[in-house]
Amino acid sequence: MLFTLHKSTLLETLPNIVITGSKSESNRLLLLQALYPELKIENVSNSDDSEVMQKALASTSNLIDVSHAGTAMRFLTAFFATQEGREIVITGSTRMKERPIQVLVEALNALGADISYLENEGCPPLQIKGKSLTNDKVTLKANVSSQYISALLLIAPKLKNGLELTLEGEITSVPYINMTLNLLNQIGVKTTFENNIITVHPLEKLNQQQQVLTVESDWSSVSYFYSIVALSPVGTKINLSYYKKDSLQGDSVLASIYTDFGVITTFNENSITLLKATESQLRSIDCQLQNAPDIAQTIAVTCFGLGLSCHLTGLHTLKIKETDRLVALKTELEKLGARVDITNEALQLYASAQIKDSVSIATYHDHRMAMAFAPLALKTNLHIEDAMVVSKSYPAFWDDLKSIGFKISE
Ligand SMILES: O=C(O)C1=C[C@@H](OP(=O)(O)O)[C@@H](O)[C@H](O)C1
Ligand SMILES: C=C(OP(=O)(O)O)C(=O)O
Repeated sequence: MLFTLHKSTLLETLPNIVITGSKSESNRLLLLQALYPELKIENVSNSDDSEVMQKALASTSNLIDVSHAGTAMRFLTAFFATQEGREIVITGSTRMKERPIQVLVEALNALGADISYLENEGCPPLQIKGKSLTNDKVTLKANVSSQYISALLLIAPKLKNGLELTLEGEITSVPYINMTLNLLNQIGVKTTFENNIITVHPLEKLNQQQQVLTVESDWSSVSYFYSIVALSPVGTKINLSYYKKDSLQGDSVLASIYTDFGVITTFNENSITLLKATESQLRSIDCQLQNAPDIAQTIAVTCFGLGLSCHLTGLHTLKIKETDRLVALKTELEKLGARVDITNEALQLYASAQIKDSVSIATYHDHRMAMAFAPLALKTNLHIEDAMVVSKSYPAFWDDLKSIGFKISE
């Protein structure tokens, strides 16, 4: 579905926006709940990716389709590898069949799993024959995707002797690994992470009869509101729930990054207030995003909308996400009149004073392409192709934008 975003200004008084739970926290906790059914989860994400996860864990079918959900593919591969006596095929969208999973499959097979490729070597679909995993030590590459590491950590406390993971190479997306370890700790699992070695101790049952964990709202989703506030006049203020200062989500680094754009974050009891306090004092932004790859698109588009240049680095994982996000960003920003250079791990945007009117932005089955470009409607008219792609992480995105004054028609 093509959405037309008419050039808009925000309402004078903005409603509080409640954003759904983090899909990263939700998908970890859903997997842990399958292993420890006493666990209760509050504020679970209503994203497609978390629904896929819930359905797959409840399914008795021998064919599991995770569609576009990367975390579900990786976490469920580890989960089904440990389900003795169960044989399944796990598959996904056309793009999912191109997203590599070899590092995880090799690590699981080295631990004693029985996983094989059904189409292309190294990618889904996979055939998994569930077994009891007998080994407890494995080494794997840590520079491709942290999701492989989180997948292994999540099943680790149910392995007889726990797990010792040795990570090779530069570790990417570290906050996501720490999030996994923190959630394990919260349910009573003992872990250590020193240098490049992670250990997880076994835990048969939760200590308390019942444990309730509450998912914080999604920080990647709030990035689009940081961009909206950055592109709005000084004095613009918006409140978003439910957020806390000591977040497990690495994308909470937004609060610090957006000070460069004049946006100040105030942490309230369980919400944040974003205020455009000043115009950006900088002409150019430099950001290393190895620990927060999902906000790269948002930051690049904010810079373009403000006529700033930016140099974003640490982006080597962007090529294997929902689409090759570096190529997609370059192509779509250039349609709007930008000049962009990309390498395998970096993006350079050159400052440009003008934004072309009524351009149609392609989204490449990538929710973040649609959501990152939408704030530009504060500067120009634009079209967003396949706009419902946002439901992968944030189904209420367009309704929330309408509620603050965006004029959107189908
Ligand atoms: O573990 C997670 O929940 C995620 C880890 C990151 O992936 P990589 O480790 O592949 O960069 C991130 O981009 C993704 O959206 C969610
Ligand atoms: C990369 C993402 O998700 P996944 O890898 O889980 O598909 C994302 O949400 O930006």
